[in-house]
Amino acid sequence: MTTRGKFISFEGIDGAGKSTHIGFVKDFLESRAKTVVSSREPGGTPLGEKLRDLLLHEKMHLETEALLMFASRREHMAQVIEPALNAGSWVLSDRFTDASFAYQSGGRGMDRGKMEALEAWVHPHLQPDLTLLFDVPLAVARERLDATRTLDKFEQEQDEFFARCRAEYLRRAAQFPARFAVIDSTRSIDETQARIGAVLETLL
Ligand SMILES: Nc1ncnc2c1ncn2[C@@H]1O[C@H](COP(=O)(O)OP(=O)(O)OP(=O)(O)O)[C@@H](O)[C@H]1O
Ligand SMILES: Cc1cn([C@H]2C[C@H](O)[C@@H](COP(=O)(O)O)O2)c(=O)[nH]c1=O
Repeated sequence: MTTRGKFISFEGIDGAGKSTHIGFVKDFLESRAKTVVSSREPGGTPLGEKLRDLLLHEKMHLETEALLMFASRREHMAQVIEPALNAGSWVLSDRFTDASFAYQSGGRGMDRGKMEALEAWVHPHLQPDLTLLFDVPLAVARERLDATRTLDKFEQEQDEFFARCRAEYLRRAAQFPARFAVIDSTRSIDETQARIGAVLETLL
């Protein structure tokens, strides 16, 4: 019988540095003979990538935004996450439902009870085995973003928005301490990856 794989999500405010470390985690796990599937939300499937384009560039009601995030997630679970886990692969997802809590509930102010209802409806049984939360002060994230690229709809939000997102991420981490590892992402890339490696060892 195939042993089910493990599911790791990567979270943090825009510019925190999470995408930088996904390749490191993939290499780390492959060096331990794991099969790894890397994906992202919103997106990760052909339909999800179309939704991502809308979500990152069109203004919409905050509940429409939350529902489309979960629509993308439902498709991602059906097409990518569940089949990969069942086949014994490890799944690395650049964001999952904690991002909806952080951005739509924390950042935009959507009722948290409605968000919890969506989570319970769309994935009553699935949660990441590990969530790596890359935590940085807003100024550091902003500086990293400004140095790199054209900003999308979320990245153009004000500092107060990201302060609320960050606070909601930290609240979720405190609520689910067994699942979350909060990584100080102000450290150098090498130092950060040493810390990630130590966390991954506990999951192997
Ligand atoms: N620890 C670090 N020290 C210095 N620079 C870093 C560090 N981590 C990431 N960076 C740089 O910060 C920039 C943003 O990183 P990255 O794209 O990984 O952030 P992100 O959290 O995935 O952002 P987004 O969510 O918007 O995609 C990149 O140029 C990356 O090289
Ligand atoms: C899953 C998810 C994502 N978001 C936001 C967060 C980011 O600003 C973008 C995705 O961009 P990234 O560069 O790939 O991180 O989408 C959100 O608001 N709600 C969610 O559930």
